[in-house]
Amino acid sequence: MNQSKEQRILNFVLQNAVRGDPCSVLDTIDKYCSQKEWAMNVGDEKGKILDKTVEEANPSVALELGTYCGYSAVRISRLLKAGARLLTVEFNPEFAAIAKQMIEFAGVQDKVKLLEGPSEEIIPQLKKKYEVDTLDFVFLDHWKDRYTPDTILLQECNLLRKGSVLLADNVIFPGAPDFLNYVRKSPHFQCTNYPSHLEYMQVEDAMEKAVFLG
Ligand SMILES: O=C(NC/C=C/[C@H]1O[C@@H](n2ccc(=O)cc2)[C@H](O)[C@@H]1O)c1cc([N+](=O)[O-])cc(O)c1O
Ligand SMILES: [Mg+2]
Repeated sequence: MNQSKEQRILNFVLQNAVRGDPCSVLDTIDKYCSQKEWAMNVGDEKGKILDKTVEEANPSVALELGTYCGYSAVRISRLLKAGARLLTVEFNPEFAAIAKQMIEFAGVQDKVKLLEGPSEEIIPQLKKKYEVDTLDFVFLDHWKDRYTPDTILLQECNLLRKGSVLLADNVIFPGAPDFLNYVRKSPHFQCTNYPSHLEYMQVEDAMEKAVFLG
């Protein structure tokens, strides 16, 4: 049975990156996906926006929706202070297995907890099953039509507090128009748009930051 693209990306990292060095894992994935096979990692240009947003939020508890191969989980967790943690949600078992190995190779496994299942099932479990009080930072990078319902669900589950930072990938391409509409119209969010480009391409894209106002 021939390998999946995600398995090829992981193998390229295992053979070319430096074990325990998150930056070398990120650079190696970016090298493979810009030169060999495109893949939907957030990439380095939008990754720098993600870095700045995470550093500014300096979260104790962060949530990521859409682990995929683990690129942004490595990117986020490498910036977390001692004792801080990232919960990342993936429901495709094949991708979850790839991401687990990627996270362990990068050496960030102590900061990352990979939760397998759909976001609409996992989010309501965060408080009781995963001992979350509130979330300081949320990175949305899963199915684009889930951004809005999951943002509503996070509020319904009382997982956001005044100042919680949401950052959404792909609000231009592939696009999340209903999410932009929802957060920009809501009196509970202060929004900022960060124009950028689709990973590894010269296509316009953007990230949207939405700070919860309580
Ligand atoms: O479609 C995109 N992303 C969807 C991501 C989906 C990921 O989220 C997981 N998930 C986890 C939990 C869930 O509940 C649902 C899905 C899925 O199993 C997948 O691993 C996308 C597409 C392009 N593009 O150029 O086409 C560029 C991007 O940056 C993208 O992010
Ligand atoms: Mg994306």
